[in-house]
Amino acid sequence: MARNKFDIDEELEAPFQLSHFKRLVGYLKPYKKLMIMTVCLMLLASVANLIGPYLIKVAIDEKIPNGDTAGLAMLAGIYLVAIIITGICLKYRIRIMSRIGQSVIQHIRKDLFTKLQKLDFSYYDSRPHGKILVRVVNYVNSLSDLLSNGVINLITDLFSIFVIICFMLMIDVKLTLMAMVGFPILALIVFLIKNAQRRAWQNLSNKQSNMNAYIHESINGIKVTQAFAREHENARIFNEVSGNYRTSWMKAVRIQFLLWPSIENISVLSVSFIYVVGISAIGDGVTVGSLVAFVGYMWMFWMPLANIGNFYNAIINAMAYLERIFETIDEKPTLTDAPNAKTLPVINGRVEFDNVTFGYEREEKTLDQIQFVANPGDTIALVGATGSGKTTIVNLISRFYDVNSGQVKIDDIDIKTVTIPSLRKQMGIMLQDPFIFSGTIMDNIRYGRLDASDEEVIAAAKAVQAHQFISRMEDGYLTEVNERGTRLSTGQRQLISFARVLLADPRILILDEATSSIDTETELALQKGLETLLAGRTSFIIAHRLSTIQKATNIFFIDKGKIIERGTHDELISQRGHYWKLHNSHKRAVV
Ligand SMILES: Nc1ncnc2c1ncn2[C@@H]1O[C@H](COP(=O)(O)OP(=O)(O)OP(=O)(O)O)[C@@H](O)[C@H]1O
Repeated sequence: MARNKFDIDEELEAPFQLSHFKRLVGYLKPYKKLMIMTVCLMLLASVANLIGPYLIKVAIDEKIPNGDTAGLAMLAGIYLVAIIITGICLKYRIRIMSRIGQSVIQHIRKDLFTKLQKLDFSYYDSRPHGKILVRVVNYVNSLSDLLSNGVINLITDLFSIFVIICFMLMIDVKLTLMAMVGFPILALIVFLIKNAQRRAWQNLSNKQSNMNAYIHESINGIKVTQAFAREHENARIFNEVSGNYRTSWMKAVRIQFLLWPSIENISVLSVSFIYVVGISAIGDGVTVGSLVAFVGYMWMFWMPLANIGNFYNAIINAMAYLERIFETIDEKPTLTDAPNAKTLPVINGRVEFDNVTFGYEREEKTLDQIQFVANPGDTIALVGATGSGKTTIVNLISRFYDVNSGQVKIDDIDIKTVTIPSLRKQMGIMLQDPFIFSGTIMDNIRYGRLDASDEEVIAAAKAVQAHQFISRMEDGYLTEVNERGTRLSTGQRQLISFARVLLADPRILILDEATSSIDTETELALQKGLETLLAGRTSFIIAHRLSTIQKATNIFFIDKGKIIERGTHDELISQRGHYWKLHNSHKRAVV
């Protein structure tokens, strides 16, 4: 599994993928009618806007020489109406397109978030979470402009160019052909900078992602940073990471701004050229009015072309982000239901590991030929040195990872043959640092079973001895806690998660006990709460408390991914082996 961190750029796909753009346009499909309406508005606006120079030509060549003031006033009136129409059309276009753009962004975000909820642990293990966050927030945001304006502008700009050329042809065919000399030069410039531009934007998206990953990591680790007074060092690293972002931004923008001056210069040169040619041809079929109108159209001709150039920039920019967004949406979870997976029926809770071998990296053996059976209602305590493989065993029971070889069976059914939700719904999993979500304590307990009534929530809290401390809080069960439950003690967070699991009423319970020392009162409450929780369930406890271990049906002593001792507390004590040593050291620590 390739791992990424904040100072490592993610790999990029090499070629420019038109399919990504088509897929983005696919998101616009539900808004086809609104888009057509906007295009019509824009077409109307561009015709109204383009009529101006033609009216000037008529005024200079016909109305002014003839002293036709009524005619001039009429032309001015038409011009005014054209300007008003343009204004109204633009107003509605902005409104409609912003709505469409934001709806599409919401849709893409939903797709991303839905996928992220399904991806398995190995996906999250292999990259910094900040790099995932940046895709959902920043990358999707950066599509906003392209979606709200880009596509519609492209259509209307192409239309404007077409209408402008028609007007120019109506005025003078020869001048029109001459006016186009700058066009191939522009096409050549666009072609030459295309690749450099794409690479620059991809590089920028990487640096943005790295910066986000570092910020995310730093906020998560802020307590450790401050405890070790590492603020200066972190600021130095951040400076470096954000400096890289700035450098790549400057490079991307430098390349992007090659296009604008090129368009400006080519347009100025073309207009000068037409002035020279046009003035020498006055009287020879070219009138002053038609030359003024023609040059007016020439300025207008380069404007939509510059817009198309900008649109092209925006697409190249968005491509770098689309690559990442679609890559995430298309990410295949490594853990999926088998094609013919069945729903796991209501279980009794027999758990069997049949010769299970597993490694986080395929070639490693984190667990080596693990073999055991836990009968319904058994409490299995897992003990052993840190890193020996205890958490890994319990992760396999819930199928957070797939075994390399062997089978994990529940009630004699291989868990690979059943659907993942039907398996996990029958398990209660409590981590060492139980996660508390932002919201009330009531919400947090109800996370175990969303349809539980308030009374059921309170009953669960009472059963695990959590009621006392909750009722002492300012708003009782309605007290708001923040994300991660930072205003609660470790013991209180454990009690809340006991209640959460009890409410879910799983047949199999997986529990990573907290090691932190807690006061005797909370310890007693936890002990009682735990007893209520364990009653009648098959439980796997990564145990640190002597009291929990002693009451277990079976204790597995894990060492380097193998079960090297197993038995009840008394049996293992009498063996005078590893467990006996561990028990003695625990006792000494407690005394
Ligand atoms: N997500 C992971 N990716 C790669 N290796 C991992 C991952 N999680 C754990 N490991 C490795 O697998 C081995 C077993 O880890 P495990 O978490 O099961 O140990 P443990 O016995 O539960 O330790 P502790 O008591 O410290 O929690 C360790 O060497 C650890 O470094």
